Amino acid sequence: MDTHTEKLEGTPQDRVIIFDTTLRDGEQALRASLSRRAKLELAHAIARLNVDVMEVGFPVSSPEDFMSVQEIANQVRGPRICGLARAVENDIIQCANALKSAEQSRIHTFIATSPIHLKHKLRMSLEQAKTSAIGSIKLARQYCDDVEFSCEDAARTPIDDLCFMVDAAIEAGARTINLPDTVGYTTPQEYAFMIEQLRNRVPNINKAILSVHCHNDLGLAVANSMAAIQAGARQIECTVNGIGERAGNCSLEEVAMIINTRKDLYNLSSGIKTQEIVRTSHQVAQICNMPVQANKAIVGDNAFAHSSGIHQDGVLKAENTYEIIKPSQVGIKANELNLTSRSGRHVIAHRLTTLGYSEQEYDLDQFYQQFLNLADKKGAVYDYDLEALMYNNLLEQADDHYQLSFLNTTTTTNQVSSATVALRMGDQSTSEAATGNGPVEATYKAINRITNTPLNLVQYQLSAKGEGESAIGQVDIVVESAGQRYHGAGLATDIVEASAKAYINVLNLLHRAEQIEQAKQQNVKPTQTSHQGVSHEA
Ligand SMILES: CC(=O)SCCNC(=O)CCNC(=O)[C@H](O)C(C)(C)COP(=O)(O)OP(=O)(O)OC[C@H]1O[C@@H](n2cnc3c(N)ncnc32)[C@H](O)[C@@H]1OP(=O)(O)O
Ligand SMILES: CC(C)C(=O)C(=O)O
Repeated sequence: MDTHTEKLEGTPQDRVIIFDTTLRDGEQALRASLSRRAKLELAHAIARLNVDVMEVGFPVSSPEDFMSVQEIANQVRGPRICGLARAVENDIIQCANALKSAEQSRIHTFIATSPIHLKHKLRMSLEQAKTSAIGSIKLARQYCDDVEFSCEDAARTPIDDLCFMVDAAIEAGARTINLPDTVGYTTPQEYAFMIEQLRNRVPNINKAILSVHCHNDLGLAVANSMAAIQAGARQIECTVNGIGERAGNCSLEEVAMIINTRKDLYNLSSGIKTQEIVRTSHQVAQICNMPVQANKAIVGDNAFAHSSGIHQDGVLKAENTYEIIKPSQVGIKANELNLTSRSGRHVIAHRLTTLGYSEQEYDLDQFYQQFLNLADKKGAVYDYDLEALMYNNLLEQADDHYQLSFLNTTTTTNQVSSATVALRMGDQSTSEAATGNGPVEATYKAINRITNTPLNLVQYQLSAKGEGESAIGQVDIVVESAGQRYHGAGLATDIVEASAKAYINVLNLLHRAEQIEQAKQQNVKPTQTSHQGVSHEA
């Protein structure tokens, strides 16, 4: 017996063996099979997770897969390397050959035992399947001490038939007996009962480790696996991100974190380095071209994101109010607090503090209303949106002479655009309409009519802050007046509004310059006004 088998056989009752089959069951379900290079890269990543056993291919299936298993066996150290083989002589010999250079190897052979599979697929009796299984296990044992045998479709096999097969397989030399729910049909209670029955009825059952391999057709793969573990199974076959045939396999990260998080309930452990989970998940998703749904447990983009005000307030006060796992446990730096119109004041104040604003710089209730208006318009609000709101607040201080109170533009293909603008100037409000070659020109003309101060626009630049549809528009303009250049900026979700704000920003700078000039002539100190973020070029 080699040391690893001793280790597995001597595994304390509270240790669950993690058997990863991402590169076999997971890979066989991909729309495009993986290259050797890709499999090797993933094998290294999965080894870093510290799985106990790694099933990396089906060597007889193609020359490339044979070489891939061979390469992984040759190069990847840590986990035991396993290959799959039908209960067919050549499959087992090919598998043994591919695994030759592994430091620790396992041959996994299988045959179906359910009436449906025996009758329709294999076209053999249970007795014939048993004979094949015994022959294959014995042959595999000639090459490798560590042989696993699976009763394919065990969950749909009558319990008497299963006991009959398992007893024979252990007698033939299988060290691990796997009882797959091949079609994801069983339920936790049924599956646990099956394990209990085998443990009670098969005389030599203690000579093997019982293993489970669940598919997710009814979304029960993880629940079934954990129920079987509670009933005494000690190996879970699983895949990273739960990839695998049809709806996938039991997800490795979920069982690892259940074992880790619910020690109080299961009193079990695994060797998984949980901090590697998210990194490995990303690699698998990318290399397998199989993205992970955002709300997937443990590894989905949303798994550590809090989006509603009550939850955000809770986690800001104490993370465990809404988090059962620390992000760092799975390799994520921090949780995320997404800002939407479902967010509340606490998270806004917290985010503004993080961005460097002190509470004295804004009125929270007022800022929150502005935030809600923006959030209702945009859906998602980002840090740069909060900064833009702050920035606009500074630009629109009460002592700004000109303030935009209304803007309406219409644009029709092949026709001039029109704009109606209302500006507040102190206590007065004036509106004007104008047409132009585009909505921005029409807006600027309307503003000129109100202020009677036509500006010489020398530069206009529009840029997007943020990405995609939720980006916010920033307009930067340079205007010349009396030989001086003024820079104005405006930010808004609507780019015409951003353009208007940039223009008004310059008008206010000019107005301010006039005030300063007058004050100088009268030798009076002007009131202080802050124009952060706006440069005034001479
Ligand atoms: C539940 C699972 O996930 S099992 C693993 C499934 N994975 C794969 O199938 C991926 C790799 N498979 C392959 O590359 C190919 O299917 C091969 C090389 C295994 C076989 O290819 P082929 O010889 O062309 O046969 P094909 O795949 O069409 O049919 C499967 C044959 O294997 C037989 N078979 C299926 N399972 C077993 C088994 N465990 N033991 C013995 N024979 C089996 C079937 O009855 C069928 O035999 P038949 O040709 O006498 O009817
Ligand atoms: C070969 C076995 C373990 C299998 O993949 C299944 O039954 O799903």
